[in-house]
Amino acid sequence: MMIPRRKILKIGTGFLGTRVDRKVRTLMGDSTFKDMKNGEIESQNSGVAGGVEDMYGEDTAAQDQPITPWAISVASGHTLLRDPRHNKGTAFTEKERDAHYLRGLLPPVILSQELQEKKMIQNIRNYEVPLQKYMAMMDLQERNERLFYKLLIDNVEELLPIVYTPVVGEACQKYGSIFRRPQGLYISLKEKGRILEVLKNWPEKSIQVIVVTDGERILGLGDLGCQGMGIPVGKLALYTALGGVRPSVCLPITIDVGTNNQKLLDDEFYIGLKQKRATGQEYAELLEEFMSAVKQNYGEKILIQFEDFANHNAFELLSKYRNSHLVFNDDIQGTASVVLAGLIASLKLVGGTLADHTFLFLGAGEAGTGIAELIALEISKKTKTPVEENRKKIWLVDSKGLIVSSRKESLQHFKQPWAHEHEPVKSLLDAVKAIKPTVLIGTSGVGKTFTKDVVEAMASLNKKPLILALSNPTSQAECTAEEAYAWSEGRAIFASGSPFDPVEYNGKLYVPGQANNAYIFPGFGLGIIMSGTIRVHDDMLLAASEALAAQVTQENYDKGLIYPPFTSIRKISANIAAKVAAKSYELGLASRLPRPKDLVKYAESCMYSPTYRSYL
Ligand SMILES: O=C([O-])CC(=O)C(=O)O
Ligand SMILES: [Mg+2]
Repeated sequence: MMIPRRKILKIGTGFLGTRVDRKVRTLMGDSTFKDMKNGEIESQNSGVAGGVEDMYGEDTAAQDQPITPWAISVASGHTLLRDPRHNKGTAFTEKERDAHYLRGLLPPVILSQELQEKKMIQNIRNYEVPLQKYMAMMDLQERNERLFYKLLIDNVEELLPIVYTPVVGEACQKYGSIFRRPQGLYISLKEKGRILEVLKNWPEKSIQVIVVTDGERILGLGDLGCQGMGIPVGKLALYTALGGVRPSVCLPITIDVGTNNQKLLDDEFYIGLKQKRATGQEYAELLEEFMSAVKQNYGEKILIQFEDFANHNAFELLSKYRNSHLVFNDDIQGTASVVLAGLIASLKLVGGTLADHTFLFLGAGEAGTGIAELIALEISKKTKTPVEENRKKIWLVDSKGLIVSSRKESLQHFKQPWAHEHEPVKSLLDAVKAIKPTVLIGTSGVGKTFTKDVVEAMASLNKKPLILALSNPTSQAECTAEEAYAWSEGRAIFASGSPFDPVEYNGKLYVPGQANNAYIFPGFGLGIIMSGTIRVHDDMLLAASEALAAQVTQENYDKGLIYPPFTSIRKISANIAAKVAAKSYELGLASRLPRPKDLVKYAESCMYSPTYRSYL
């Protein structure tokens, strides 16, 4: 049966806790939904990655399957105003108010989306406490999703630090107190054996990206257990705002296996399981069930982004699932790709090739070893030399000092490739003096570790020392922008994981860059999704790095920047997506055929736009 295009509007059945036949639903007002019993007849739009959005002529390009005309339903009146995906608040027009039973439920005024946006940004600016801004943004996301994304996209440099690092870190620390509504799925040890069932409770059926954490290493803040949920929620908001992936296909998940954070275990408002972390077989079994349930429920092409797992699990999960699932570890691979992009771009400022540089890392975990490996790989590709050779230009310092061959026996496996011949060196300062790096990269998760002595030593060795303080949030940065510029007499090229304001030093303005994986994963994910890629390959990370580096303009270089500003992030993401997809086609890993000719245009055509649609 064909439903006239007028007067249709989809809402997810799960929000109402009811599952009814699509045909029936389409013909009813929403009040009827509530009377129907759970699970009466179930035939949802499984596998269709589009739903009704396509009916409005949007976002169709990335879809694989035809839309059944009756896979839609009617929401109206009060329920429509409570449905964030479709609510427009005071922007509903007179005709829409009549057509959807909204008369009297809204004040008489009709505001444009632009005016609503102006009001919201003023409201946000009126809050002085960053966490209050965060909560206002989360409330908006829960109330009016399109307005949330419009606001975020149009004010990205101002609002990114709120919905993302650094404020999201504080939000996770206080999640128990600020928790209002679940924004993603919680899968705990209590759900063991029932994970597939849990996935089916999520209202959207056509998921394309999952960001999942187990909360053990949230940013540089450590084990925040179940409260890590803020991270998948924030990352997926960026998938949409920065990468144009539709919100309806994004699913944040937190796996709760307990926490070793005693403060949380003692906190009466803690939202997670009150037990120590499960490890070993118990942990592996839960993750295994999760990975297979996800594939069973969403199919082969569901992208799973691991986020903020502790080192041991991060490496293990990636190597265990990289050949059987479409997985990506943002902290290992996304961070590596963004840093490599900055290094490639920096060559314009410092000259030479990557192979001419010597790299020293403080921190030999996911980010440190991930970046190191990608640098070695890039040099190998460029110079056609073995990766093992190029690793020798890269040195890592961990909590016990420089990683050297005499320590090999006692090193975790991911550190072993970096154990080069050298006598033991205990401190970072001594390592700088001994190794004489041109590039110093902080991935330690420990703040204030690039001391004055260390930065001065870098500045005495190099005309333009490259200093990257990558640990998040701001409190964990290895040094501040101001310190890097002041201690190097304004010669450092500096970027950090969390944002720093521009700094005036000796009458000159210095603008620090933000080397954060947010530049990469949204566009990377879009490229994967739009090409129907089935596995992530390291060459795609290299392609993403080169695409990002190519977006740095002369104007940016003139300011000493090695990253383009976030204001042009949607264009940047489309370019990254195109290069990642192109590589995937080249490698035979893309299943969406035929290959679109112009991949940048295609990426742009796939991107979600938060402008309101007409419901008439
Ligand atoms: O979330 C961020 O800002 C970057 C990141 O992945 C991390 O620090 O773990
Ligand atoms: Mg992370």
